[in-house]
Amino acid sequence: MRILEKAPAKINLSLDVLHKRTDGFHEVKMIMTTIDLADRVELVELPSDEIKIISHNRFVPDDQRNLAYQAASLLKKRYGVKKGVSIAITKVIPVAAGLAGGSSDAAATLRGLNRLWKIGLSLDELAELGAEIGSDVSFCVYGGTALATGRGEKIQHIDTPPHCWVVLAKPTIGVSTADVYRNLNLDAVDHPDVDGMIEGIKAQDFDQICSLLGNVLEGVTLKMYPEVANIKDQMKRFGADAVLMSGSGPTVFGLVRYESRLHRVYNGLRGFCDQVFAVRLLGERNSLD
Ligand SMILES: C[C@](O)(CO)[C@H](O)COP(=O)(O)OP(=O)(O)OC[C@H]1O[C@@H](n2ccc(N)nc2=O)[C@H](O)[C@@H]1O
Ligand SMILES: Nc1ncnc2c1ncn2[C@@H]1O[C@H](COP(=O)(O)OP(=O)(O)OP(=O)(O)O)[C@@H](O)[C@H]1O
Repeated sequence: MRILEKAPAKINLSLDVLHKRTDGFHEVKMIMTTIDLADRVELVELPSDEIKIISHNRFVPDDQRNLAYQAASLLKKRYGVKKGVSIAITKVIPVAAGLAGGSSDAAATLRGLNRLWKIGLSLDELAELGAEIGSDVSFCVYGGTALATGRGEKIQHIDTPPHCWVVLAKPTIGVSTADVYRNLNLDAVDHPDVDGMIEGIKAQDFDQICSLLGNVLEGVTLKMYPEVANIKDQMKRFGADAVLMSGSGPTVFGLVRYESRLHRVYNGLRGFCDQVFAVRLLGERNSLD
């Protein structure tokens, strides 16, 4: 049997860090939403009891370091599954980009193997398992739009933002999330208005959403990699309605309301960056079918 799962990327419309916890993680309060830029994860049963990762991307590990491998391994151990699987990952989401690519592959693997191995878990149970793999995995199990708290694993679904376009540009650097959190000085940040963002989304108020975009990690990454600031400037110059770095970066996204403006922003950025995408926000949450 063969199962195909889409693994969409996320962006953070608002990302606040409240404090550093005693376990080394940071307490966050953030709004995440999925976008129509997705890896494809193909799961095929193997006759032997092994987990095999197939990926033709040189930046993606094909062993137990792969988050999809970790997802399969966790399910096997927790539910005593004595079956093998090959996990073929077609990468579309840039790697180490702040778009939760690896986390989404892990989440897709959890959803897909739940079906392939007929384990019968709910999305809530899969999200709880996902938190053991990484902070972003729980959200990626559900997709859609959510307020994430705790270290990112506590998910409350919220309304879908109004339709708009998203242009993404990733400079040719990869950013370590751990480094960015480590370099964050909480005494010197402007906290974004996360509750105002939830209100703006609820009211379908595109202008309010644009004016409240904010990410406390942005300043840290901008200091480490000044080229990210340049991409932000260019994206504004070419006419995006609002611009922000996603997650720990370095990908910058711009929200664009009108399609007529989209081409100018997209083509303008292609002159500066190899990896540029123009996609829509995804409204739909994942299901188990
Ligand atoms: C930046 C975001 O992508 C925003 O969505 C997430 O907060 C990071 O999520 P992630 O990549 O799934 O993070 P994890 O794999 O769980 O953690 C990587 C490292 O980031 C730091 N980390 C992560 C999440 C968090 N709430 N506090 C942290 O301090 C920790 O040093 C951790 O060792
Ligand atoms: N399936 C996977 N796809 C991509 N990278 C993976 C995968 N599994 C493990 N990795 C490792 O994880 C690292 C981070 O990759 P990823 O693309 O998930 O980062 P990210 O988008 O910044 O994540 P986040 O936004 O959750 O912090 C990579 O450098 C890679 O070595």
